[in-house]
This record gives sequence, structure tokens and C-alpha cells, in this order.
Amino acid sequence: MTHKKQIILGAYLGGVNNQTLWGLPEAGSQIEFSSFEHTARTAERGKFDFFFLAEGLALRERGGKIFDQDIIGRPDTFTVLASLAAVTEHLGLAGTINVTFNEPYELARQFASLDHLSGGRAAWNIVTSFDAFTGQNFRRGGFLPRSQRYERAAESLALVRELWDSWAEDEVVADKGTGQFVRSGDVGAFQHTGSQFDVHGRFTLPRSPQGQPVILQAGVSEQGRDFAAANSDAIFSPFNHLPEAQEYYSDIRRRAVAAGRDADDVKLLPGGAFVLGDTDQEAQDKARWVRDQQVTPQTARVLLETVWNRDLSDFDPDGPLPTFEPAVDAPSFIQGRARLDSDLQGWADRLRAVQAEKKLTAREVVVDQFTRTEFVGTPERVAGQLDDFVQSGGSDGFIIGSHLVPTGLDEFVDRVVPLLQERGSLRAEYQGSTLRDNLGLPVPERRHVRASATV
Ligand SMILES: Cc1cc2nc3c(=O)[nH]c(=O)nc-3n(C[C@H](O)[C@H](O)[C@H](O)COP(=O)(O)O)c2cc1C
Repeated sequence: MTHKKQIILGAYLGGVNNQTLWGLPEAGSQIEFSSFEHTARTAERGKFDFFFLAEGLALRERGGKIFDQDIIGRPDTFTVLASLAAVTEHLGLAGTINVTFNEPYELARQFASLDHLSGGRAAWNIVTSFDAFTGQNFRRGGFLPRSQRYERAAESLALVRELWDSWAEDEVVADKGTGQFVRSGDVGAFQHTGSQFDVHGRFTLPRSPQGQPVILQAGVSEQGRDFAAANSDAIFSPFNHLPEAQEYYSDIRRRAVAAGRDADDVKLLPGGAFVLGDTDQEAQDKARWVRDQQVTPQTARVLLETVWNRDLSDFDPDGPLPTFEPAVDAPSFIQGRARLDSDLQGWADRLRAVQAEKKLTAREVVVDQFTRTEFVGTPERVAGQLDDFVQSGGSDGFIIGSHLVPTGLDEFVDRVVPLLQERGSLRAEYQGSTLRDNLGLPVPERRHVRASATV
């Protein structure tokens, strides 16, 4: 029997934003524990590899005021993931945490703690920032030039890994007879001097069940790709259409080999949204309705403001796109939202080309270009699409999100998961107890050479 490539699945819960239809009668809270619990338990029922949280460290603004269609009220990642550790058994717990604003010592402690508390299920999705607006919320402000974001990320991750490795596996003796707790008086010693950090001391926690929590990364620049290929176990990618996904996949594999790793060491996991129906037509109609609901007139204006970089409060989105040009050199009108493209003029021109080609209103252009519902159809069709995508080298799996929180994932688990299992592409049972076990990742060898403590 040929062994099919196994699909890796993550479950994404994004917070109130223009993707989630929080106004539907059946939509629930995106901040109460019960919503996180329901989604995580559902993902575990569907044998997903992990639950995934994104992170937003500032409320986004337009013209100095928040816009409440966008990411609002995401609770703290570690608190949520730690609480989910108590109500799940096998599910990995992946948190997006910004490496720019956090110190390596804190990061190492937080993820090692989560790994201990969850019995080896922690994963860190590393993101960086050069956004001074977001930086204002932190004690150091927007201190990091764009060119240095991955330099800090690489040094930070290397240091975090050193801290995770600072206790030997057998360091804790805990001999109740002799009263000896640790093997030597020299545990956890570290010393690090680099361009971004100058720290030394002792790490406070014994080695965690996974040795090193799993590393994910999200970022698509040249530097981001090199960083991910050299350092991450998996990438949260925005490329969920073939063939660009295949090109990205090949590119990352090439970079992994250039960094001295095996091409298979880095898994690719694009985000994916789905809409199911009893017939393909029903699903297409529903997907169209979801996209229309996601792009209210106000959301259309805000998304166009990210391109035109000016106040479009008086703009009628049911007419054509603005005929005036984007304010390319003005300070950013939208704050706290990563621009998908820094070439605003080119972006506006592309939107105009879509408008002309498809004969759309401005709002329809936004629906066409800014919304994502990739997997649409009957459960059979969606299972086939997901499987074919993975088997044809588009990715190793998906991070699945739904427009409906917290119950949207239920129908995926009830209707699509069994079909993926029948196809032999998704496990019927968890293989091991840690996230590394389930992803097939070995526990990394401990690389630490004990530093002499200089305390
Ligand atoms: C798929 C995807 C998801 C992301 N999710 C987050 C997130 O949840 N929080 C965040 O602060 N940044 C997020 N980012 C933004 C980037 O990680 C961050 O801005 C990074 O610096 C961009 O990297 P790049 O310059 O290499 O593209 C995401 C980026 C991508 C591509």
C-alpha cells in the first residue's frame, strides 16, 4: 500500500474582524472562554494537529479613530492557550507572539511553561514588526528599523533555544530519600552577547517535554523566507492558490537546503476558509453571500483607504473606484495594519484593471480582491480540493478558519474530516502525546554546552 502524504491541520480563531460575521444570530463571543473551548474541542474531535491564535498588539486606527470592523478584543495568547491545555489532551497549542517587542528570556519561559503544562503541545508562531504605531504600546516604542527585524528575530530565537537547552534532560533528580533535587549546582546557566541582546544568568525552568516547542513563522519577504527556511518547522503562508503555492513551496524547500537542512524539514501551511453546501451551487451561493456580508460599505471604504491612503468617508462604494490617485507619500492613514503591498499606485492600478475587466463596482472589486473563501462546495468537493492541493505539492496542510465563531468548524469536522480520513490523508487517531509526535518531528538534540555562570 502506498502511504499518502498526511495533511496537517490547524484550527484558526481570529477575533472580531471583517472576516468573521459576528452579527449573525448564531455567532457567539470571540472573547469568552467557552468559544475557545468549543473550537479547540471540535478541532481535537477532528484530529487536528493544533489550535492556532493570531496576535494583534494594537487596535487599528483610521484617521486617529479605531474602526470596529477590524481586529478587536483578542485576549492574551498565553492565557488562552494555557486554559485550553486543561480541556484538551492531544491538540497542539500554537501562539503567534511578536519577537520584536518581547524579550527572549520571557519568551523562553512562557513557551517552556506552556509546554510543561500541556504535556508537550506548545508551538510558537514567530512574527516580527517594524510598526512604530504598534510599538507605542510598548516600553521601547517603535524602536526597530525594518532592516533589523529579522536580525533581532534570529538572535532572539537562537537565545530562546539556548535557554530551552540550558537544563539537561536528567537535571532534576528529586530524590526524596537523600533530599537532592537537582543533579548539579550549575543548572540553567547561560551567557549571551550579541548585537541585539546582552544577557546572562540562569534559566528558571527544567527542559520541557518537547525539548524545544515547535517553531512556526509567518512572513513572506526575502528575509522572512530565509529566516523561516533556516529556523522554522512550519510556515503559516498566505499562498492558498495553485500554482503560486507550488512556486512558494519549491522556493522555501530550496532555501531550506541552502541553509543546510532537509527540504522536508519545513512544512507549509496556508490559511484556508471554507463554505460547504449540499450541492456545489448551494455552496457557491452561500460563499457569495458570506463575502457580501464580510464587505459592508464601511469595510469596503476602509479596505480601499489602505490602498488610497486617504479618508474615503464620503466615498460611495457602490459606484466606481476613486478616479483620483493614492496619496503615496502621505503619512499612513490606516495605522496598525500590515500593508499587503507597499506600492500603493501599482496596487490601485491593479484594482482598476480588475474593475475594467470584470465590470464591477468599487465594493464588488473589494469583494473580489480582499475576501478569501478558497474551499467551496459539497463536502466531497472540498475534501478533494484540500487533498489534491497537498498531494500536488501546494502545501503540507492548512490552517482552517471559519466566518462563524465558535461553531463554524463543526460542519468541517462532521462532514469533511471523515472524507479525508477515508482518503487515507488524515489520521483516524493521534499517534503520540506531543505535538512533535503528531507532526512527525523528532525532539531536537540538546545543543547546549554549559556556560560558566557569571552571577
Ligand atoms: C499568513 C500571515 C499571517 C500573519 N499573522 C500575523 C499576526 O497574527 N500578527 C502579527 O503581528 N503579524 C502577522 N503577520 C505579519 C508578519 O508576520 C509581520 O508583519 C512580518 O514582519 C512580515 O514579514 P515579512 O516582512 O517577512 O513579510 C502575518 C503574516 C502572514 C504572511
